[in-house]
Amino acid sequence: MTHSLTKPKPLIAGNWKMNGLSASRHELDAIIAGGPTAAGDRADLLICPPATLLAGFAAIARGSVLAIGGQDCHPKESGAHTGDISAEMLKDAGATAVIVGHSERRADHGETNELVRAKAEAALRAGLTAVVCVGETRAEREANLTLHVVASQVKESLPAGASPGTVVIAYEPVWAIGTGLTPTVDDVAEVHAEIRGLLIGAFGTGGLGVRVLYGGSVKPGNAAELLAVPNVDGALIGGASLLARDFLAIAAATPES
Ligand SMILES: O=C[C@H](O)COP(=O)(O)O
Repeated sequence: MTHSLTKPKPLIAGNWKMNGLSASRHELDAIIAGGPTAAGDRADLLICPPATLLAGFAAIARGSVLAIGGQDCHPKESGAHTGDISAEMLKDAGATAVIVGHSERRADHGETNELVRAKAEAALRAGLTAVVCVGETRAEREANLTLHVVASQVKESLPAGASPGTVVIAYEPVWAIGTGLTPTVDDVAEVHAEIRGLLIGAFGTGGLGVRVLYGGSVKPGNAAELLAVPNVDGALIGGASLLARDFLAIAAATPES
């Protein structure tokens, strides 16, 4: 995946979560076939399938416009951690990126900012791009804690040793995930501006080149509006990424930079 030192090239990323069987390959094939027309040079494309499909998908996607990523990794390189997968294993299977700190993992598996940061550092150690997820709950938004919560998550989850091209932040309001609800464009702009400020604090002007994705009920019908918000450098898409038609329609909505 490429980016400039100033405004980054948008990234349209799909998180398939716990969805997809080997028969889902036809959606992957359709994304690979339609990606160049849909995204052109305007966006990079990434699909993060379940671990069972990752190596096969990576082999199919090799040499295409589509990159393949993992949905989680363990902080350690190897060892006695039954059921876990290391960043090095993802890399070996053909991944180029990994999502860490998704709110579903924070909620379902009690993942803290400290653990998310360790996972992001493992991603960098293995040579993967770390897609670090942050976002407030509905209760936090209603208590006007959104910027405070997101700032804490960014500061505490950012991996040490990151450079602007090796980390991506995904802002995903928890209440917007899978609900059909989205924040207003003004609300998205406010949070993304806050994140951009933190990234400039961490990386200097290099912080302008870190991709900050919006995620949460992104669909073909709202993608153009969300992707046009200042400091939104792409999207992390759940449900709509399962259908090639919808994923490609979102990619096609990426504005010219
Ligand atoms: O990782 C993706 C997000 O959780 C968004 O999911 P969604 O597009 O189904 O709301």
